[in-house]
Amino acid sequence: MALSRWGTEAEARDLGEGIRGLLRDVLGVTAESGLRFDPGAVTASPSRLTESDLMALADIVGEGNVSADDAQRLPRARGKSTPDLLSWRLRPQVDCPDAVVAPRDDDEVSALLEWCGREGVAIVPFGGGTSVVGGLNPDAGDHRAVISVDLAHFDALESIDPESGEAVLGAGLSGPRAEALLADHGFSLGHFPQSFPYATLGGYAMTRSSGQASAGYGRFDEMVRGVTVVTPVGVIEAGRAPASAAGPDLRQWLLGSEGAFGVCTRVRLRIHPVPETVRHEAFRFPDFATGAAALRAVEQQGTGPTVIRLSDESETAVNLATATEAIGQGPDDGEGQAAGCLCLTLFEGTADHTGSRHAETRALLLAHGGVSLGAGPAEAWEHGRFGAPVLRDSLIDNGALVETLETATDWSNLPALREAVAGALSASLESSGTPALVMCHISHVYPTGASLYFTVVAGQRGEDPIAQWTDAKRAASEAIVRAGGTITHHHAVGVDHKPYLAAEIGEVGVRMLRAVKDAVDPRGVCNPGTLVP
Ligand SMILES: Cc1cc2nc3c(=O)[nH]c(=O)nc-3n(C[C@H](O)[C@H](O)[C@H](O)COP(=O)(O)OP(=O)(O)OC[C@H]3O[C@@H](n4cnc5c(N)ncnc54)[C@H](O)[C@@H]3O)c2cc1C
Repeated sequence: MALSRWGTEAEARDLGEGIRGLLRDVLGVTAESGLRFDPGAVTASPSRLTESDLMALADIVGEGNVSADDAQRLPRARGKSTPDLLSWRLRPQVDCPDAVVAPRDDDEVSALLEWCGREGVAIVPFGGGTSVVGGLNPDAGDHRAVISVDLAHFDALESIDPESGEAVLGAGLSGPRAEALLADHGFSLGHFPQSFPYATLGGYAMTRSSGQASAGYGRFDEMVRGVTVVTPVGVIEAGRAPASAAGPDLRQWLLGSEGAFGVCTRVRLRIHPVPETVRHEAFRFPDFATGAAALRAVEQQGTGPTVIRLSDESETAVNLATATEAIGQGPDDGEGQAAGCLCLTLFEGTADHTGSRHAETRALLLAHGGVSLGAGPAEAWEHGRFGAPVLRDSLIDNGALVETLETATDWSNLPALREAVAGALSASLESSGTPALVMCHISHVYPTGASLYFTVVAGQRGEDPIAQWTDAKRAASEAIVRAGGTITHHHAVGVDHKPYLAAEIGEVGVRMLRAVKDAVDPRGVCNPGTLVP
C-alpha cells in the first residue's frame, strides 16, 4: 500500500462532480483548502538498535529477514485511520519501529520474544497494516526500542479437512490470497470486510473483525475453531472440539488480544463450499425506524440473508451505500422523490437454498413496508464495495475531514444510541466551525441487536484537523459509553478506544485483562501501548 493513502497510487480516484458539488455547497470546502502529502518532507526517526542488536536478530530469523532501512520501517509506522492519513500530511517526522523483523516459523517467533525480553525491546505484530485504532503505533513502552514483527512468511494453507469443513491457514495470509488457496479446493471463508484486499487472517483474529457477509457466515471470531499464539512464556493452542465444556473458552481470551499477549501464527477456520449462486435485491424503506424494524424481523425469524444492510436517510441521499460514481449526486428513484432508506440484501448458497431464503426474506421486508428496487443497487454495491476507501484520500486532499466509527447495541436501544452519537459528532464539528454530514448504516445484524456504522464528512478547520477529529471522536465515544453501546463492534480497542474500555468491562474486567497480560507477557514486551488499560 502507498504510505499516505489507502491502496496503491494507481488506485487513486479523483472526485466526481457530484461529490465536489456536495463539498462546495454543503460544507463550504474547496480543493484549495486541502492538505497534500509531500513525500520529500518525510523523515524517519533513527533506529535505536545497534549493529550487534541487528546481528543478533539476524541470527534468529536469517539475515534477509531483518531490516532497519527507512523504506521498510516507514510503511509499518502507522495504520490507516484518518488521523494516520492526516499525520502523513501534517507530521512528516515519523516515529518508526526501530527495525522490521520477519520470522519464518513458531520457533523463530519464540526465540525473538525471548531475545526481546532479555534485551528490553518491545514488539508490535504487523499483519496487513489496516488498523484504524492506533494498534500499530510503534510504542516501546518502558523498553529501549520497538520492533515491527511482520507475519508475511506465515502464508500457507497448512491443511484442509473437507469432511469437517475446516482449514488451518497462516496468520499472515491476506484475504484474497486465503480465498484463492481455498478456492483451489472448492471452498471459501466468506469473510469480506471492506479492508479485504490488504488485511490478514491474523489481523482479523486479533481484532475480532466482522465482514460484510457476517449475517450469513458470522463474524471472524465465530469462524475461528482454533488459534495458535506464541507468547513470551510459551505457545498456546486454543480450541479443540467443535464445542467444549472444558472450562472457559481460551480462544475468547486470544481473539481480540491485538498482539498484547503474543504473536498469532495460524488459525483453524470453518470453511464453506464456494457458493453456487448469488442473488441480489435492494429495497427502499420510508424511514430508518421502519427499515430497522424490518431487519430485526428478518434476523429474529432467521430467514437467512448472507448480507443485509440499511442506510439511513442521509447516507441514502448521497448514494454512499452503493459507492459508485454516483456518490453525491442524490437519489434517483425515477420520480425525483426523496429516496428514504436503502436496504441491500444478498444471498449465497445452492440454487434451491438461496431461492427459498431470498423468497422468505423479501416477503418479510415487503410486509414491513419495503419497496423492491430490483437487483441493481445491491449489485452495484457488491461491485464497488472494496473501492470506496480510496475516496477518503481524495476527500482529504480536497479539504474534507472524513472518518468512520462504529458501535453496537440491542435493538431496543438502537434509536437512542444513533441519536446520541450523531448528535455528539454534529455538535463537536459544528463548534469547530464546520457543518457536518453525519451518515449511518446498520452494518451487521444479530437476533438481539445490531451495529451502527457512522461516516462523517466535514470541513477541515484550523491548523490541526487531527485535533479537530480527536475532539469529535472523543465526543462520540463518550456518547457511546453514556448511551450503553459498545466502544467498538469490529475495529478493536487499540490505543484510541483504550480510555473507554474500563467503562465497558468494569474494574474487575480490567484486573482480569492485566492478570492475563502479566501471565503471558511478564516483561510487557508485546504491543505495550495497545488494549490493556
Ligand atoms: C478502509 C478500511 C476499511 C475497514 N473495514 C473493516 C471492516 O469492514 N471490518 C472490520 O472488521 N475491520 C475493518 N477495518 C479495520 C481493519 O482492517 C481490521 O481491524 C483488520 O482486522 C486488521 O487486519 P490487519 O491484518 O490489517 O492487521 P494490522 O492492522 O496489521 O494489525 C491490527 C492489530 O492486530 C495486531 N496483529 C496483527 N496481526 C497479528 C498477529 N498475527 N498476531 C498478533 N497480533 C496481530 C497488530 O499488532 C495490531 O494491534 C477497516 C480498515 C480500513 C482502513
